[in-house]
Amino acid sequence: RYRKSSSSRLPLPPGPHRLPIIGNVFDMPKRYAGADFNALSDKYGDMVYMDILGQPMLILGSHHIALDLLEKRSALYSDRVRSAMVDLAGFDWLLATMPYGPWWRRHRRAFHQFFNPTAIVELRSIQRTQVGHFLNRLINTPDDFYEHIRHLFSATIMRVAYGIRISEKNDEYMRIAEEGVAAVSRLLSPGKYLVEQLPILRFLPKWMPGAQFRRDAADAQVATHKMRNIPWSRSLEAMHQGTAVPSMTTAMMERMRTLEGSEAENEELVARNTTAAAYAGGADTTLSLIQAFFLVLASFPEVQEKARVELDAVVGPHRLPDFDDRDALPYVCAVIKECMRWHAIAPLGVPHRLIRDDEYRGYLIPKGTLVIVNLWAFSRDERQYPDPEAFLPERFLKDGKLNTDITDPSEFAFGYGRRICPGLHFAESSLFLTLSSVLHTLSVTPQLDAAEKPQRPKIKMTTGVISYPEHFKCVIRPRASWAGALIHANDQLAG
Ligand code: HEM
Repeated sequence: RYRKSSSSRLPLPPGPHRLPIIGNVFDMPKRYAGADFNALSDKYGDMVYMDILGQPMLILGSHHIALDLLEKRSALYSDRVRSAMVDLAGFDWLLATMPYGPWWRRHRRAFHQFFNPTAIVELRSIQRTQVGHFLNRLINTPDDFYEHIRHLFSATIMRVAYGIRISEKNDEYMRIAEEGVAAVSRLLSPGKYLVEQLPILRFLPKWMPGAQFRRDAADAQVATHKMRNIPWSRSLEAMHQGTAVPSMTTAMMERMRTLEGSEAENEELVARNTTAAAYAGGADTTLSLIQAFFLVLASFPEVQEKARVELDAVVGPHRLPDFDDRDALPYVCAVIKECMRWHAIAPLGVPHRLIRDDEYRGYLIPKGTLVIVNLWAFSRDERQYPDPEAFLPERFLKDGKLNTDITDPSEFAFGYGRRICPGLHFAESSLFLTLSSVLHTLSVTPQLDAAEKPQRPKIKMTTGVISYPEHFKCVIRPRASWAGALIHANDQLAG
């Protein structure tokens, strides 16, 4: 139970008994699910220490401790795990898995220039146009709402990052980006590949039985190579032809005009990685929340009724909600906060890695420890959120205003410290515009069965790094004739 640290002999944090060599392999939850990791916290406390084949791991069950370690000591806790699959697939370009250091910092800085709170104001007109198209698609072909949700983020980010306008159906750029994102998520599925635990396996040749991971890594490398390079090259071509519309690519290429040699090459690499990171980081996260929002609407009808009263008074029937309406729409904002809490998009965050031995509350946390933050558990903390499985926007309201005494789920849903999600301001503004516009104009109800009885959708979430609602159906239509007319008129105006 003890390990010698440089300055003292301190115990390791509590956790299940470790067996020789394999450590806690048998104690590790089988599924990457918040509830399963939380069972360990219930047994051992808010810090659970485990050792998986020599890899130290700490599971944090409290937002407070996550702040103490990942935020207040962020200089120590901002590295990422070294992954055999990430190396094999050549994912050194992926911001989310990049080791902590100057190269990573350079990417964060580049990213921040476009997605900081001031810079994102420039992106509002793109967001408005895309939300307008989204509403129109929803009322034209409501049964395809899954596809429309996917299309919304793809279209927005392709336009922001590359100035590319994607087509309504079967768009090539969208397909390439989707395949890239899917390859990344497949490859980073926790526990999927034995090679992560036994790195020696990486030396197996590709053709040997059991070397499926090598073939998967090679396929992922091809898919992500296309994702990073095809839209980027298309955007550069448009610049050469003088037909490019302003985007992250054009702005970054302009800025590096005066650079030469390796400096220019490195800067171009940073720019190419940053545009791809925006797609890879934002696509499935935003999509997961919007899917959950439709599930909420089909499951809890009173939410739409209450939101409409507020929207009718503040926005009215002649326009869609806009960014500046936010402060006047506390109930709508509370619905969005409750959505972020009720559905943990990244239930276990993205693990941080500790770069040297640390001491906390009388325990030693050894260098190299992977710190897993149980965001799902934070969102179910009954002291903050009584009756946590219920969907209650009112928990964020007091006297008709937002109640700042309740922890805003955005304080943990986007992670912590220097690794905090750099897309959070953009994500929040996109979600506000999308969700408020849907609430203002559409009615989302459960499907009816043969006897015309409403069939409430099943509420079940998938497990994994990103969690989604399991497939469900709902009925989507304009909430009144003025709403349908408004959607059509707005979409035609946007072109
Ligand atoms: C509701 C939507 C979103 C949620 C819940 C979310 C959540 C997260 C979380 C939990 C992390 C890990 C933070 C940590 O390590 O502590 C992360 C990282 C990241 N996110 Fe997001 N995210 C969202 C949207 C976006 C968007 C829209 C973008 C891009 C525009 C984006 C880009 C990234 C990137 C690049 C990283 C890696 C940062 C790094 O490792 O340094 N995310 N996000």
